Amino acid sequence: MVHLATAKYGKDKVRVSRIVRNSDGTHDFVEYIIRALLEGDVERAWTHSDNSSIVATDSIKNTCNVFAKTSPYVLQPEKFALDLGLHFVSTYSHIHRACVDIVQLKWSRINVKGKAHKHSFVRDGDEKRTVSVVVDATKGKKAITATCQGGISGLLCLKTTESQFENYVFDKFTTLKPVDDRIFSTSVDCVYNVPIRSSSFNKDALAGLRIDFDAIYRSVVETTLETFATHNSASVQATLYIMCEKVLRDNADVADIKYELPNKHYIAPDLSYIGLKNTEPKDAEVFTPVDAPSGYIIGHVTRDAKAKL
Ligand SMILES: O=c1[nH]c(=O)c2[nH]c(=O)[nH]c2[nH]1
Repeated sequence: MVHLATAKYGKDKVRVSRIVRNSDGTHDFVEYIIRALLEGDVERAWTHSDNSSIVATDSIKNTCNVFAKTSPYVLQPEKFALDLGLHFVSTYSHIHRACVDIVQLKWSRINVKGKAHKHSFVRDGDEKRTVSVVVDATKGKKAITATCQGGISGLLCLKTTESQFENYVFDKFTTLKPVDDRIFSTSVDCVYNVPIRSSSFNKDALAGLRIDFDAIYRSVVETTLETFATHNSASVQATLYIMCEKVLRDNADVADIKYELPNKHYIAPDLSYIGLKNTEPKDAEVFTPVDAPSGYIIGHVTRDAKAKL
């Protein structure tokens, strides 16, 4: 006997952007890539070729567009995702869980002679703001719960000094030389949980949610960059932990945070064959950026021992 262990479906890579025209003549603009997946009493589509319970993925895509037009939360991806998820589980009696992931592309207001322009924007960074929400009605439509995870993806940073790596395990496999001054470069991925403390989540609970997700995101980006720049790093591991500590200290609404930091190596090539000294630490000025392999350092810091990401 076999059985269908997981049945989940929806639309991925729904690209949507939205202008909000403000009464003062300024415009806001957001661009999202959405994945919206549904779960519920839908198994017969898999097991019996019966599509009668299936909200077409095309309709799910249409719903994303309609909500981009109508949701009052469209400029804040966390609340927008919660609004969308809530819609799916509230509208369809047989849909018990909605998972909505959003990747926000960066459009920052252009500064013209020191002044933020009213309606012009620039892609001034490849990093993405990420959101992952689950709206869960498996315990009934009057007992909906929600989880919300924010994050940063692909924030590329590099520093040219104040990074070391010494006093690690030396054995017969070790060829790495300890360094007290090296390049440290990483591409920051992090996710943090923002608990939605409602046991009957609905439109009113969403409207009453007093969590400033924009401020949290700005704080996490700022802490990440500031710590990266100013912490005299003994290792990627140590810098990562300091980032987590500060995010949790500064943001009461964040329950836990997890960073994944590649250590993107820069190797000083030997130029002695032509009489040039290019050896670490002090004489190394020319480096070969190495695509692969990279180190990969993960750390998850929680307020309590049991939190899960
Ligand atoms: O910051 C670092 N952490 C490591 O675990 C490690 N391992 C390594 O080879 N270089 C580094 N650098």
